[in-house]
Amino acid sequence: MDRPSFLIHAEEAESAAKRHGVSVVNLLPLLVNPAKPLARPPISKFPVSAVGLGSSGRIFVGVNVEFPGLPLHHSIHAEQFLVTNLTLNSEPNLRHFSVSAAPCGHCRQFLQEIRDAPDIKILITDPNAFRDAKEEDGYVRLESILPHRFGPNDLLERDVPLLLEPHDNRLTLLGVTNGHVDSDLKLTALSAANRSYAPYSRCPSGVALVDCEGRVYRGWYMESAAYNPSLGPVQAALVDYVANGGGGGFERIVGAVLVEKRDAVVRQEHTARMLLQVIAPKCDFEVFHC
Ligand SMILES: O=c1ccn([C@H]2C[C@H](O)[C@@H](CO)O2)c(=O)[nH]1
Ligand SMILES: [Zn+2]
Repeated sequence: MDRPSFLIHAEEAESAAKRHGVSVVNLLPLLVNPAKPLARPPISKFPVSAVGLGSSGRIFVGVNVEFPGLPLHHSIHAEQFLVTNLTLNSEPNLRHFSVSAAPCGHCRQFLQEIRDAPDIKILITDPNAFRDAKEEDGYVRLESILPHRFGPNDLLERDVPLLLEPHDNRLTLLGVTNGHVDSDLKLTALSAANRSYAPYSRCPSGVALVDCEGRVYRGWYMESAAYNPSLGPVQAALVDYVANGGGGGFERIVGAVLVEKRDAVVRQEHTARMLLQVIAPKCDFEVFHC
């Protein structure tokens, strides 16, 4: 099996499954090892890959990303990368994924933000994982590895859109636009902020990045009911960069814009500036409020 791309279209997924004589669900574990080289784990040297099937029939890849020079909690786990990849591509749901190692507690918690999370089915390719809990097809339900969940239902009304569900935060920029060259980047960051999932703090935010070739990437803040597993907007935009940036290093990022609410109780500005300063020292960073 060749190294997959971060997004495989439905027809391509169907034909690859046919070629291997398996269903698309059973193709996912076959892609896990070939996807591992896409990981960026310079600290642990422990690549993790997660391959998920969206309800549209598309396949998405997630890998772990580590940042030398920063505290470990800024790392992106493969499962979080996968969920970010789904949301960046407007994929409405995730029902199956396969992953190279057992998902940590933090990832099991983060996955709770997806509608009907307890029914998500997971296949761990590591032969030592969950030998007892496996169902016939090799998959286990998320509920079986995270019983008695704490999740969105504990804090939100039932009609609030969850992480992968469409919503618009209806934010507009404060102050006048000055027609500056970076206004495209600013508008990209604003539209990212409008897709941010921040139902707990109500402090959405979005980031747009530009690389030295002028290519633009974007991502938005995603919260967890348990707060700490939340993923910041810079990390989310870095997922877009890793997935679509052609494999270059983070030092190729030369510009970044953050859009967030003024006087927000949860602010990204200081963390975002610090993170970018370490991974992309030449990056010009601007903040705009909405
Ligand atoms: O659920 C998990 C557990 C660990 N890792 C990554 C994080 C870090 O980069 C490396 C070692 O913990 O493995 C994941 O991607 N997912
Ligand atoms: Zn994890």
